[in-house]
Amino acid sequence: HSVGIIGAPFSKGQPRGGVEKGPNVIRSAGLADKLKAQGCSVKDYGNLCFEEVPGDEPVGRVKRPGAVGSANQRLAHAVYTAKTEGHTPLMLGGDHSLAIGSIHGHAAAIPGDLSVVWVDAHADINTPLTTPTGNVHGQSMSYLIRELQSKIPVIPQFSWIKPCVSAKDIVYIGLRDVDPEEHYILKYLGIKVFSMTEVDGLGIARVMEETCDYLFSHVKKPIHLSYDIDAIDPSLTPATGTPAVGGLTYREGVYITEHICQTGLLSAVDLVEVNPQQGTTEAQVQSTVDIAVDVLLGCFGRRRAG
Ligand SMILES: N[C@](CCCC[B-](O)(O)O)(CCN1CCC(O)CC1)C(=O)O
Ligand SMILES: [Mn+2]
Ligand SMILES: [Mn+2]
Repeated sequence: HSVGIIGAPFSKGQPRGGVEKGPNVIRSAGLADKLKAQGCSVKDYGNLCFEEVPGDEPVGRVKRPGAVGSANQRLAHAVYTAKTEGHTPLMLGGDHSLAIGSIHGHAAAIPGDLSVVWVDAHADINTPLTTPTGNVHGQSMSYLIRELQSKIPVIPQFSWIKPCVSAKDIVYIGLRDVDPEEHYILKYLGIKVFSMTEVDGLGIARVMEETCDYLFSHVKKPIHLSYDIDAIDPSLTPATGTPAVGGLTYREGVYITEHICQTGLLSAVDLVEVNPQQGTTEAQVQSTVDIAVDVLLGCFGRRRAG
């Protein structure tokens, strides 16, 4: 595995400060050294510098459209570059609005379509018209899905975004805090969802087997894994902005990435929503960061069997 680390210290997709510190706290837990120790080559592209956007008034309900639009345009280019230089892009967030740029840049760098595995307590599929908060980190997927574009009003700062994912190529794992409008959208688009109910009912091994059968039932496509740390139970990863009880265990969280790694189709990874300022103790921050690192090591070949 050749990994291209891209730090995206960005927080304007949501209101809580601190998530912009995610890239550096994950790095300081030894991510690069641990990847090298398991046989990966690593190129760290450093942290992107995101410009301040003065004014930046909401467009309708959508908050900070200027900051979110320009950060993601810059990120898209960085992910495109890392991918075309032969690395598997590993984007460290920052909030989940960054999936817009990460998926966009990834899609632009590969021929044909990609599939998306979205591991999260939340669906992040509100449109600008359904969002209850206006925070773009809860809307990211709505700007990317081809079949949803007739429902997306014009946001000038997002005009560069070309929808690049088909609803049939998406699988959600870990959902347990889905807004009513998001639930309607998921049903309307027929998107495959393994909520925590399915994780409990089927067990994670069966969930991953069915995820792969579903995604590969037609053409095998490269996988974009967008992993929100709040998919894991907040008792284990409390340092995050929108915790929701009843999440994945450490073992389930790592099983997901071990399984995806062994498909050989993992093509880009996001690890987002680690917010060191949301932990009440240093131990809480450390637990969150250490689990984030182990999840990522699973993506790139670490096996618990040694
Ligand atoms: N669906 C939420 C949360 C998005 C979380 C983004 B993340 O990247 O962390 O997945 C709203 C959540 N909901 C709002 C009303 C409250 O009573 C309950 C939480 C939204 O703001 O759209
Ligand atoms: Mn998310
Ligand atoms: Mn989430």
